[in-house]
Amino acid sequence: MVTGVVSSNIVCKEIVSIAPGKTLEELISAFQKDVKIVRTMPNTPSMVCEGMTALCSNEKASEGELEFVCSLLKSVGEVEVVQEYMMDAVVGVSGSSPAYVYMFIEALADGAVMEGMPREMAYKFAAQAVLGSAKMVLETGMHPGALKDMVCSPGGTTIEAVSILEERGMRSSVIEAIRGCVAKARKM
Ligand SMILES: NC(=O)C1=CN([C@@H]2O[C@H](COP(=O)(O)OP(=O)(O)OC[C@H]3O[C@@H](n4cnc5c(N)ncnc54)[C@H](O)[C@@H]3O)[C@@H](O)[C@H]2O)C=CC1
Ligand SMILES: O=C(O)[C@@H]1CCC=N1
Repeated sequence: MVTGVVSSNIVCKEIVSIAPGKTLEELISAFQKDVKIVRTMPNTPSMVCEGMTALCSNEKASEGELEFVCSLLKSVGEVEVVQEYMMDAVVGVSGSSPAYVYMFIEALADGAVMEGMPREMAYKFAAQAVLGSAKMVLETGMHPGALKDMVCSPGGTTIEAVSILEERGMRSSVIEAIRGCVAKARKM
């Protein structure tokens, strides 16, 4: 419906889509016009200029036009041009993932609140730990597993927590959640 309304009103330059799961081919046929399409998948951290956006385009869009869209998106975060087949995985790993990360931050804070920390303080400690950990991955280039190992002192507190998270299937829950997310995008 939206594409129909847009299609009948545009003198076409480029169309930038943020729709998950909608392929370039589907978008072209929905517009029923010879359109230049840039398919993107942004995320909400763009609101604080820490976004992660992937994009791909049809061959109608020139390199200069793709570059223009990239430059717009770069004003609110990181941008990668990817092959179209990767766009569904992008929904799982960065488009939707802020929601899972907020759940993790909420859970970290709940744990601290249970141990007596005031809630606002707990959100700050949890969010800064997540921010700092993400920065370590991006800035050191080290494997996340090696960074995890650096925190786990022998016989210490961290390995105790890691062991419980492994027992409760934290990593496999996240992997399965992403697979569900991607499967949903493909059905849209
Ligand atoms: N929220 C997110 O983090 C991301 C969202 N997207 C995509 O962006 C799109 C919007 O998502 P949200 O902002 O989260 O949803 P939303 O529900 O907050 O906003 C959708 C807006 O579209 C309007 N709308 C619905 N049907 C319409 C129609 N027929 N004609 C004109 N306007 C109409 C609604 O009134 C609403 O204002 C979705 O396709 C979503 O998959 C993509 C990447 C990230
Ligand atoms: O939930 C959704 O469908 C959208 C796509 C990526 C993030 N939010």
